[in-house]
Amino acid sequence: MASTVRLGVNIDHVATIRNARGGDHPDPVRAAHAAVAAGADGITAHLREDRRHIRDEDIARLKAELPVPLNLEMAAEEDMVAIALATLPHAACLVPEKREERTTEGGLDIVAGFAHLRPIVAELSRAGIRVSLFIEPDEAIMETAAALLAPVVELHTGAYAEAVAAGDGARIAHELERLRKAAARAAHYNIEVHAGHGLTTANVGPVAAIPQVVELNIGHYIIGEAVFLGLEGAVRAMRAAIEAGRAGA
Ligand SMILES: CC(=O)[C@@H](O)[C@H](O)COP(=O)(O)O
Ligand SMILES: NCC(=O)COP(=O)(O)O
Repeated sequence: MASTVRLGVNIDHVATIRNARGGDHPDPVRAAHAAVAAGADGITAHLREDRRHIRDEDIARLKAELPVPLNLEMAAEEDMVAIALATLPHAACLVPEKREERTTEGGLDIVAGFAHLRPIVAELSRAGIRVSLFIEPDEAIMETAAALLAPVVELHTGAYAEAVAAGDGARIAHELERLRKAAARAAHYNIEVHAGHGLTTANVGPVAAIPQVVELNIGHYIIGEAVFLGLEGAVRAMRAAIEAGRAGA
């Protein structure tokens, strides 16, 4: 039987809806509890520097209340590192951030950013936080990830998701091959492999089938589907799609 893949549910966009009106409804922490009740293995939240969705108090409450691991996505900047060290989430995923972007457009440039990232990875790791690098699925940079002593990489699946949305078979095949090769190279360096961004029940199968991938972090689609299925139904539907993909269905 194929091993299972953990599902981390990203609840950022519950906060996006809350923030559209101010106030405290819908509460992303309540959403996190509902996701866990439906089978989420972990909760992911991205504390953006502009606080456009998740806010500091959400992170504090998630850490205090969650019965599952919290994966804090954050820019590799001093003030974010201070928050991570004060919060001590299970994991911290270092992501690139551009203030003007609509969403995280690409992976962290760990080659150009090596000297900046090295002490941050070390400091978070010393505090017992499992550090993950959100990077492009590029096998050539896994040696750098290993040199940074990062225990985990999360492969950015955005280009793959866009290829699927465009219905471009050649691009889909190319992006899947990049993901497969990057995952295999990461495993060669004993780096745990996660993946995420832009995943849906329709496109998650081939990513879940990559044997080295042990965790998927999925948010926007699940929160959107919750409008139609309820959050618990949306999480269950995603779990079923992941399991079918892993089983080779
Ligand atoms: C890093 C990443 O992929 C997630 O943070 C996700 O994209 C949700 O946050 P945004 O939609 O704000 O990028
Ligand atoms: N790291 C990816 C993530 O947390 C969720 O991305 P998305 O599903 O909201 O695109």
